[in-house]
Amino acid sequence: MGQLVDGVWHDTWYDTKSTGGRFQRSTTAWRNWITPDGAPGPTGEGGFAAESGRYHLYVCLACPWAHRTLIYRALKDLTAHIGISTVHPDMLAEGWEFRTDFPGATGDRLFGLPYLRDIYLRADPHASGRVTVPVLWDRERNTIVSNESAEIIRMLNSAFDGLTGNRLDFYPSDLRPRIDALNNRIYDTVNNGVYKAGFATTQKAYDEAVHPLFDSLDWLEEILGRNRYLTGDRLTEADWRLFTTALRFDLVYHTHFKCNRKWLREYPNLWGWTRELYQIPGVAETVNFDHIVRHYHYSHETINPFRIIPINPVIDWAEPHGRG
Ligand SMILES: N[C@@H](CCC(=O)N[C@@H](CS)C(=O)NCC(=O)O)C(=O)O
Repeated sequence: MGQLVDGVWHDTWYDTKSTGGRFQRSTTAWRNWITPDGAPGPTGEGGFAAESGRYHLYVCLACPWAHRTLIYRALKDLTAHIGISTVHPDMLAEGWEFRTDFPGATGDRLFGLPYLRDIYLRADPHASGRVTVPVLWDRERNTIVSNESAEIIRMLNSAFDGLTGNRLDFYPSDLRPRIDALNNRIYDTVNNGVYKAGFATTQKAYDEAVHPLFDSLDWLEEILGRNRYLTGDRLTEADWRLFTTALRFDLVYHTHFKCNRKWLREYPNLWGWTRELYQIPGVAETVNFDHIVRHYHYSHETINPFRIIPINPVIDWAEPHGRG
């Protein structure tokens, strides 16, 4: 794995030396928005109108950030309007690759390019920074609209409603302050918290991440003991953002990332809630456990140098969730 510097690929692992062993996620570079009429969104430039067949998502089926966008594409009836390409689960010296020698890895369906970085270079031959999934690509302007999953799901939540007639709203205006507050803590301590614990290279950095992570899981367990969903009786963006981390917890984060004070299945409310979301029609088709388990254990050589893929518990995701 590595990054682009002025259009040139450099194979470098995360630098934790300069940060006392702490993993720091870099900020996202491409921040435009698709809107119903192409008007500019909250950041970036305008000119990205919602149209059928114009946009394409590059995703990794293992990645929790990319997974959010796949869930929205499914639940907002966008599968016929936005195409997808899936990378190979192994992220090695060349970064994300479009190899197809793993079931479910489609290759680059638009251009047949070998690496995801080539998509970034097509948008900007001098691109610098990490080459991450998801990437939302505009086939008309031949550029990247956005590579920030938090913003891509906001676009998918409403920009195409006129086209699809699907009015499901996971970010309703009356709940926004509550959703934003939940997102802030969940992003820092859970979604990114598992990575901070897993990629830490000092005891201190690990301790700083793992305790807040489990404090947050205790807090979320308590909320889900009172409410069906995180904000109450309506399923919102806050739930979907937590879900993709929760789904991977016992298979990857518990052992591989040393987030092992408890298993997620020891939290009855969180566990039932995770299964309920998994069972919502359309969601299971966005989940590929083979990519999830393979990606983390095979790609992170510093954590798992022999690349042994663990056996893992058998989880019955279809088991009745008992939430109601
Ligand atoms: N802020 C980004 C983060 C995406 C991200 O970090 N994706 C990971 C995969 S799980 C990635 O592509 N990492 C490659 C790298 O860091 O070089 C988002 O949420 O869209």
